[in-house]
Amino acid sequence: MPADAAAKGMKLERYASGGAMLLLLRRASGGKIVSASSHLLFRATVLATLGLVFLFTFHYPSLLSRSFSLSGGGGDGGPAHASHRSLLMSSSSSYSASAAYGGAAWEKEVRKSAKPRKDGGIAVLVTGAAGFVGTHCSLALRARGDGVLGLDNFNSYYDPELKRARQRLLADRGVLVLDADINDGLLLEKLFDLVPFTHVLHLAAQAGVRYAMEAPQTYVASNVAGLVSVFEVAAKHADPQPAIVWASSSSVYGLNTDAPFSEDHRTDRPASLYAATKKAGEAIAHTYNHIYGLSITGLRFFTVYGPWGRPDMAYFFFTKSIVSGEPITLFRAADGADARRDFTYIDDVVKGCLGALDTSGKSTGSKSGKKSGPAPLRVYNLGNTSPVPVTRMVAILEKLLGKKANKRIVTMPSNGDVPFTHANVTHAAHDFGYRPTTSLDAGLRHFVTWFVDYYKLKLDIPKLTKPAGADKPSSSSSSSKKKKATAMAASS
Ligand SMILES: O=C(O)[C@H]1O[C@H](OP(=O)(O)OP(=O)(O)OC[C@H]2O[C@@H](n3ccc(=O)[nH]c3=O)[C@H](O)[C@@H]2O)[C@H](O)[C@@H](O)[C@H]1O
Repeated sequence: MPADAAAKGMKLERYASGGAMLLLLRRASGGKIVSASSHLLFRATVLATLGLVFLFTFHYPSLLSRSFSLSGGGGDGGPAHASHRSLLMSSSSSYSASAAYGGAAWEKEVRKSAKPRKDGGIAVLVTGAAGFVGTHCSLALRARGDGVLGLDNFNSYYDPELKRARQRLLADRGVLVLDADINDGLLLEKLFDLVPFTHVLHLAAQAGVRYAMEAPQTYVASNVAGLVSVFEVAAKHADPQPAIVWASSSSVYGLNTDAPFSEDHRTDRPASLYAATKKAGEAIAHTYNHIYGLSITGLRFFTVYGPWGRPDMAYFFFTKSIVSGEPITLFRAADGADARRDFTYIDDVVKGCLGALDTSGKSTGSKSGKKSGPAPLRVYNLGNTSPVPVTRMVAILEKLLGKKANKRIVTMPSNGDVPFTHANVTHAAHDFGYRPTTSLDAGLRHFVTWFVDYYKLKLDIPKLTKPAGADKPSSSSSSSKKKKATAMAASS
């Protein structure tokens, strides 16, 4: 038997839930049983054991896999300094992690979650589905009738319990999120064997600009190796190949000073390792598009915030600190100006993600390695187009929380941060009608309302009198033409 056929055979056996059973039976029959009664006892024990294994495998696949996800730690204030080694290990221990999956019941759950509920719906594999943007996008896709299957490794970069709460929210809406790492190529292959995903929304990544100085290898493991793992399976195993939309970052603009940042500006001077891994991702995307005909769209997100957000981001941990009376540190650029960010509300970003999926175009390659022609390769800014000083963001939080922040102002440390970001979204507006509509005031009010509810605080937040989206005229290009109805409010 050729080596690859043998390997395939092994793979299949690993996923066949009955494989372990047969092995045990073979071993059992080889044993030397002396008396009839001990023979009977032995058989009964084997059968009982098999029964338990069978039940456990079919009913608790996620429990089995959990032992491979990162555990503990966290706190919810920011990076839990998760061992980067454990993240890297999850890539090398893919055999074990994949082996935890399988069985008819598990496969049925996977197919059910990924099945579109409407004619013409798409089937999307969402990586990082228990993350902030992943959760909102999965909810929005499901709400409009698309099929969604989620993956997340539930690492402890920030409070894993928040990720579990998001997973429960998704489960309530019929979206299954598997405990799995994107570096587990065998599991990805298995999923593509089960479901002909039309799209991959690849959001799993190691986020955070400043944390890259503390745990550089986690960025390489998730943002480079993990990205390659997803592209490999999509290019060489999936049949048909899906279209891929993935999360790049505004940080690729690095030391660029031309503003607003346009996709045509240079991105060869990243200021942090985080930015460098995202820039590397864009180069890798070019390669997979060029060689294998994968349709790939990179989205450069600009400081996305909102309900169910990331506790490692400033708006989130500033809110916690203001509530608890802890001091906050504000960075000021070397020239004395306040740091400014193009804070972008989650519902606007979700609309951009869905718009990108809907206009992604088809991949042109096949498993055989041949492509029938060029496939789309795109990159878009998804920002708000109006940078706001971080001091203003804090003032809004103070007003909403009815409490003054204990501020300490320092010169921005040399840790990968950049003094300002500002998106030009003309291309996204033109190609899929992207039009951010949520002001920072309104978006932070949504966030604080959620925060108070989630952490069960006794604070009275002023209610919104008008729906989000009606409070800020879009400042995006007037040349934007709305295409199909991609607008979808994420439930939060
Ligand atoms: O758009 C992106 O590509 C990135 O956006 C986000 O990075 P940033 O824009 O840096 O957000 P965030 O940390 O919330 O700091 C916000 C502001 O607060 C200032 N800041 C921060 C911390 C602090 O203690 N003090 C302070 O003034 C700080 O100087 C900054 O001006 C994502 O985290 C990142 O994953 C990536 O997606």
